[in-house]
Amino acid sequence: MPQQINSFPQVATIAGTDSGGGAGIMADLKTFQARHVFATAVVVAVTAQNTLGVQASKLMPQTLIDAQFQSLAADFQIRACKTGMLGDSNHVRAVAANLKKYDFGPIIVDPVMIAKGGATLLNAEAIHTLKHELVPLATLITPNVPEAQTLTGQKIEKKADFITAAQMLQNLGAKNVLIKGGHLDLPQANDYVLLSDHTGFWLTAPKSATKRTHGTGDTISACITAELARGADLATAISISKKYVTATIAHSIQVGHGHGPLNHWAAQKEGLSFENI
Ligand SMILES: Nc1ncnc2c1ncn2[C@@H]1O[C@H](COP(=O)(O)OP(=O)(O)OP(=O)(O)O)[C@@H](O)[C@H]1O
Ligand SMILES: Cc1ncc(CO)c(N)n1
Repeated sequence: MPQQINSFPQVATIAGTDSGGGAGIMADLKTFQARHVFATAVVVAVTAQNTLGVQASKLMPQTLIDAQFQSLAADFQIRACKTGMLGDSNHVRAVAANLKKYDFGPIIVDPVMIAKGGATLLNAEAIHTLKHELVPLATLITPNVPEAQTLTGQKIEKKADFITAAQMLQNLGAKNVLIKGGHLDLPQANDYVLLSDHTGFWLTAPKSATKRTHGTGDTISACITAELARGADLATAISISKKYVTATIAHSIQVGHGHGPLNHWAAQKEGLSFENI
């Protein structure tokens, strides 16, 4: 197939849907759209969900997951991809096998385990599979504090703990690491990045006093995926994405009765729009 047919940046999210539109595949697609990349999706799970919680969920048959990967590989040139909710061990394994089979560019693994409302999105035995079969494929892994603690066994309270946990995640095979600190009760939203060359840096933003933070993790990892597909280097992609997610939280929209969704249009307010496209 001639290269120019597939020249526009194309990305894929491999994750679960959120009927409430705030997290999972829905947050990813809104982020991809806002960052001007062409969005595709492999639906691993469907959730009945809103800002109050997850009411029901079902994992897709594995044959359908394989078929979705095959459909994408047959027609698109995916330049970067991300994973989100994967549900159980068999589904983690199926996704890892497909990511080995097809070249979808850099792989961002968001090791989604628990929704903000407390629902389990990855069962306990799947954590072992994720650690040993998916993490080694990750160009970048983006756990929040509880996920990083579960994967490493390292308690994360102070800055030095982030650095230790990030090194442990690299020892598990992830090339680069972003540990998101949104869950810590601090005046700043501090995240730590450890790159493959062993240099590290902090991302810092003021913490918004809001419970409208449904889908923050999905949004930052989707934005990184988009920026990589657009040609940014990883450190730049991560820094842009931190600014983007901070803006989506700060410029909140009044939707739902619980942990409200983000404002995925917010980049326009922060001068991060794309007039030239
Ligand atoms: N109230 C807030 N104000 C500003 N930034 C925040 C806030 N909450 C989270 N963040 C930032 O949002 C990004 C996502 O972090 P968080 O720790 O919330 O991820 P997560 O738990 O995976 O999110 P989710 O499970 O809702 O998708 C990080 O950059 C974090 O610092
Ligand atoms: C489907 C789905 N994926 C990820 C999350 C975490 O934000 C969620 N709440 N729901």
